[in-house]
Amino acid sequence: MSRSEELFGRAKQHIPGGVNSPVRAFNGVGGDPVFVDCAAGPYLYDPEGKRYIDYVGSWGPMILGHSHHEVIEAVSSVINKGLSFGAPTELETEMADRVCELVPSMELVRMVSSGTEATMSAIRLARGFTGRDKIVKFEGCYHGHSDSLLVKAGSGMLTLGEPSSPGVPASLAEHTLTLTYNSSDQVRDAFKQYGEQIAAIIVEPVAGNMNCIPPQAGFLPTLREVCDEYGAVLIFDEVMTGFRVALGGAQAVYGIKPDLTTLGKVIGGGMPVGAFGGRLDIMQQIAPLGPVYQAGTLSGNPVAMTAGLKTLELISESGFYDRLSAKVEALVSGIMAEAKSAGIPLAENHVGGMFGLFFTDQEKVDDFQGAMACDQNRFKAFYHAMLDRGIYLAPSAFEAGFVSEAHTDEDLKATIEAAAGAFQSL
Ligand SMILES: Cc1ncc(COP(=O)(O)O)c(CN[C@@H](CN)CCC(=O)O)c1O
Repeated sequence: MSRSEELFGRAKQHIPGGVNSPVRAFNGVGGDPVFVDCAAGPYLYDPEGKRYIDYVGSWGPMILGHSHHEVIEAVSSVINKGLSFGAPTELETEMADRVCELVPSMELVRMVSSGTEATMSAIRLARGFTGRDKIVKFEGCYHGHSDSLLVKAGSGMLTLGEPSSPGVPASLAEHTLTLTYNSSDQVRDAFKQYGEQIAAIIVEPVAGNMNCIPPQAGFLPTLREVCDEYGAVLIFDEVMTGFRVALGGAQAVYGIKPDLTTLGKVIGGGMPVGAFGGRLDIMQQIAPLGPVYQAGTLSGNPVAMTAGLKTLELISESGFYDRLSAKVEALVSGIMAEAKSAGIPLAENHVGGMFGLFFTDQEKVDDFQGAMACDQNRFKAFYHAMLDRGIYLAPSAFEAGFVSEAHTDEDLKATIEAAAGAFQSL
């Protein structure tokens, strides 16, 4: 029995499923999860010291690579000043100033401690600002686990939502409309039917929770148009894409200005940080300025702000995203070439520092249905063949992959070679 297997057995005694977040349990790929002892640069090390090249990066935050020395030094320099005060600090002002500078659509920003808190707060704010109850989301997009967002499409087209988890009241779920990502027609139809009742659209401007699926031309502009026409709030959930696909996020890549933006992951540099912000008139409704309540004991935590601020400083250096995108392009094109020579049907999508591989003979995958039609068994076999070769991918066919600044050309080459071997084993 490996040390990870032993640790997993122990973990299951007092932690549900042995993990503190479900995807980590490896149910999507089978087998036991790799426990991590430590990480540095692009590498994870398991308790027995086996090294893996990491393409999960803690699900996005570790864009600089693990244990970046300048981030560690910055955190070390403040940690002796105290861990948490529950009182305002200058660090929070510095973070707010920096975020509003990097994401100009955010005129005011509130710190929270997770992406879930960010999206939950943004939805409440949009409802409070408009006085409306309905929201629109898209199948395959994930916005954290708050009740209004754990809702799947109703049985018929444009019917109101049904809970996607026990514990979510049907009376709440029915206010959520779940549409097809990249279907501008469906969005227009929904607004024709419910427009005056819709408080907000929330969307991943590049979907990263049904693998990696970019917006098709016209989709994001349609969301902007209908929100303007019907007075709904357009929320870009950039928890994953923020500072991942570009310094200004997906809104900078696609040139669409949302009314609210949610952030997480990279903004904390590995520490628990989320944020929501946007238009002044909307954000002024947030307590204590306005009547929409929102709060958090550890919001703006000084140690987390320090890790986030140093991360934002380093990713702002010139050429950072050119280098990151070039690494992704080299990785994906190399893997695609090996799949082709092995006769394995494979498709890919990539935007900035994130990518997705699809075991399918479809030319391109651009919606949830396409992602669901992929060969999950082949993905699982590929996953374990890569893991055996020391490559750590996201343990689910429906997650995006992430490259960091720390991944070297040698790491990418080794990954491509591992993929060549894995394809032969399929
Ligand atoms: C677009 C988007 N919005 C919100 C969230 C929720 O963020 P958290 O509450 O997990 O910090 C996420 C969280 N992403 C998942 C991975 N796809 C986190 C991994 C996990 O659940 O353990 C997200 O991708």
